Amino acid sequence: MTSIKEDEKKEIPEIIHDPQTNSTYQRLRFFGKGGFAKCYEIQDIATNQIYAGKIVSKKLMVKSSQKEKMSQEISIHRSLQHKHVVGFHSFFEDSLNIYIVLELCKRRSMMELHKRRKAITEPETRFYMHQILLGVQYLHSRRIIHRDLKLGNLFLDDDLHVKIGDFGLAAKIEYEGERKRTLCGTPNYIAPEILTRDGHSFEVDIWSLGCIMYTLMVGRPPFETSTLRDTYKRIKQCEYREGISLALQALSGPWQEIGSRYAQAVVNNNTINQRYRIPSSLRKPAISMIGLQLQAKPSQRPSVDKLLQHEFFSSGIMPAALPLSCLTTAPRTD
Ligand SMILES: COc1cc(C(=O)NC2CCN(C)CC2)ccc1Nc1cc2c(cn1)c(C)nn2-c1cc(Cl)cc(-c2ccccc2C(N)=O)c1
Repeated sequence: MTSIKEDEKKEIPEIIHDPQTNSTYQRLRFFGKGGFAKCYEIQDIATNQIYAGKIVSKKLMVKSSQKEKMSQEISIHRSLQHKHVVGFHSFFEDSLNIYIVLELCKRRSMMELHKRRKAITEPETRFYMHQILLGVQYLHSRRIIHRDLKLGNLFLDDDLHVKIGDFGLAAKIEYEGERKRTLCGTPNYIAPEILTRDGHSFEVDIWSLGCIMYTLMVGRPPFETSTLRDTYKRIKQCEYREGISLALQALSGPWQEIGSRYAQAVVNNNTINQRYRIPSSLRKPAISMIGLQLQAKPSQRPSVDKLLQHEFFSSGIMPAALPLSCLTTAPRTD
């Protein structure tokens, strides 16, 4: 059970009052923490409505840069409203903390789904990736880059609809062609251009989407190693963990036809790269879409609009809904 020290609990009151809306919340279950924030289940005692409350201790917000980051997160998130973005209810502060009241997603995040299921089926990947892409399409249309898209920030409601959350590393592109040079934080699925400090923009989210799709379909992240240093080295060399990279590189560029036969060979007989296990269930459209997203050169990665038109979405079943049993076991495909 993740518990926090008794004295810390005193700094986060059991009963929290928002003077602006005159709402009073009861603090319930502790969900988890990250950075300076802790997340609790909170309930509005007048309406009984349940929310996810992100609570940041002011004691920890000593540097102006930390306060700046917090207000940037709030300013960006409160400006958003979309079915695949976590709802922003309100925010307020008292002498001890800053409180952000957010939509509760009862089925937690896709990280828990991944931990329980490992590789999910292609139809399920289509179902989730389509929603995530619609959410990112909305963000990019409002010139917002999320910069930390990962399974733990993709929350699930009772219908297994995806809601993009945690705008703690998000940024607004202020003018056409702007390349961000700084990022205070460590994205999980970090793109190579952030590591090499070449300036970055919307393409970093496309890279993260490729890491997400790869992890969902293969059952583990594409660049995972035993140390962060080695993972970063692989990302910079854009060398995948699976032999799939050879297939992907063959698939893009002029050797499309030969590449696709080669890719199929790599996927089907696994003999070319004994060192790597490539699930033969991964078919060409999925390999192609992952490869397009995980290209080292940002300018070669397709936009979200392009990805939504990829043949991956028309090359097999797109479930209209998924049963909650998919959180624990693969759906029947007959
Ligand atoms: C019923 O709904 C939920 C149950 C549980 C649950 O049962 N967890 C159990 C895990 C095992 N332990 C022993 C007991 C608790 C987790 C998340 C839920 N739902 C939920 C969580 C949400 C949101 C919406 N809905 C939103 C929006 N943000 N968070 C959230 C969650 C977490 Cl763990 C951390 C952070 C978080 C904290 C600090 C910095 C950043 C972040 C951040 N990722 O935004 C945020």
